[in-house]
Amino acid sequence: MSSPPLDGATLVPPRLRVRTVTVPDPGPLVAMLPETDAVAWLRGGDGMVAWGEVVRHKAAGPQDAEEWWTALVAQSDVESDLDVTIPGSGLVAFGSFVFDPDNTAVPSGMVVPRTVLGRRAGRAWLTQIGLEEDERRPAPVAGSVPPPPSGVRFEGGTLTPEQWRAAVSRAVGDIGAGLLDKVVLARDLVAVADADLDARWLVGQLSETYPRCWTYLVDGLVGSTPEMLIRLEAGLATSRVLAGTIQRTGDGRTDLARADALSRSSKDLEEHEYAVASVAAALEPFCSALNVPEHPYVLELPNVLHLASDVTAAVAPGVTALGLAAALHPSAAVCGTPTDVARGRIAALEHLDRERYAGPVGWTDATGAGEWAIALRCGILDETDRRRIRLYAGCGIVAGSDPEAEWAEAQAKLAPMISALVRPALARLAPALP
Ligand SMILES: C=C(O[C@@H]1C=C(C(=O)O)C=C[C@H]1O)C(=O)O
Repeated sequence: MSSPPLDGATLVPPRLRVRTVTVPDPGPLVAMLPETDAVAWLRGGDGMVAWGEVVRHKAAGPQDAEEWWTALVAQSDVESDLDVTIPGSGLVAFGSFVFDPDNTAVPSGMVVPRTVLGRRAGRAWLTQIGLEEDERRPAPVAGSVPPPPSGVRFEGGTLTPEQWRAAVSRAVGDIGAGLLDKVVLARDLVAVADADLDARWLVGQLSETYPRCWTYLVDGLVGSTPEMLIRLEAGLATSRVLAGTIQRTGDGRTDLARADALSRSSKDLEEHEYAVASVAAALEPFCSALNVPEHPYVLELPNVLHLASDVTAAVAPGVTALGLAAALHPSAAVCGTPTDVARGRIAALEHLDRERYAGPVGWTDATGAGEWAIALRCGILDETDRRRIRLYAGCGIVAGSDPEAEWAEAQAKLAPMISALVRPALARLAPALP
């Protein structure tokens, strides 16, 4: 018999028994996910899938989650037959945090799963986590095949297109008036299917189409993000900062010309600079060495091109990925400059509960290593009606922003989720097309 999950907010930390063993390559990780409590963190075929729930913690934010995690780790009993430490093996927790705790109806949360299956650079492991002396558990078998979404239609978002473009114009006006330098405005779109959506289908589609992004599923938050807030491993922290975007056309020569134009666009370079500066300033107090590239490069994704900078830092002993995520969130890539003014303008102009969109999503292990990406290109499944999912996308607004172009940019950022949802319908139609 397995015990019911504990709510870590109300109890002293339980003693966890953790066993990690090497396993033969399990094949596609996503295929191993069961229907319920599925968690995923995937990139280029590697990553972790997890399920079951041993402990849950309702967190105020990453800082509070770090304190809870440190106490839990201190109480755990971990055994591993791996001959090297692989980040993510052993005791691990997955989490997702709201963008703005003062402007949301939902909590942030961390979950310790019962079973984790991971693969990295050709090595696979299985971790089982329990509360008592291990009940013997059978080796995991492939999960059921998730049903594709059917009959998907879209409902308008919180603001009409006209209202959202007007909000962008007001933001440009605020910037012109010297109130702030940059603000990121988001919009939403609700997709409704005929039957309950299975997040595993979306994870499969997203991870296949966006292998360079981090595909995630945590508590019904599902997406594939190109932006890494902070990754910490062996004392080295990396942050992939994105800001400055242009849609792709699908035509190689046109896209090359667009990439060239993006890398010279003063509006996009300005927008990018704010984001990089916010990350560098937040990392500085934690590190002995910081490398901030002088010029961004162009990151090519199937739907968009982004200006990107990979910031790296050697961090002081004792610093954890969760601690760094607490310091870095919200960066100017998803909030603005100055942070507090931008946060206030977002609350006033967006009329949207961002919930966990644009917040940190990821995992931590017992050593404090981990990856916390920014939850972008995502949707949040409706807990009370699983046929519904709310999609989100936003754009950095600076003095030179044009509302029409920003609308089109947000549409391109919604494309990964929209395509994953409607692909089965398109596949059914395709043979009938001329
Ligand atoms: C806010 C989003 O994306 C962010 C905004 C970007 C921009 O304005 O150019 C680019 C990447 C992200 O930092 C989103 O995808 O919803």
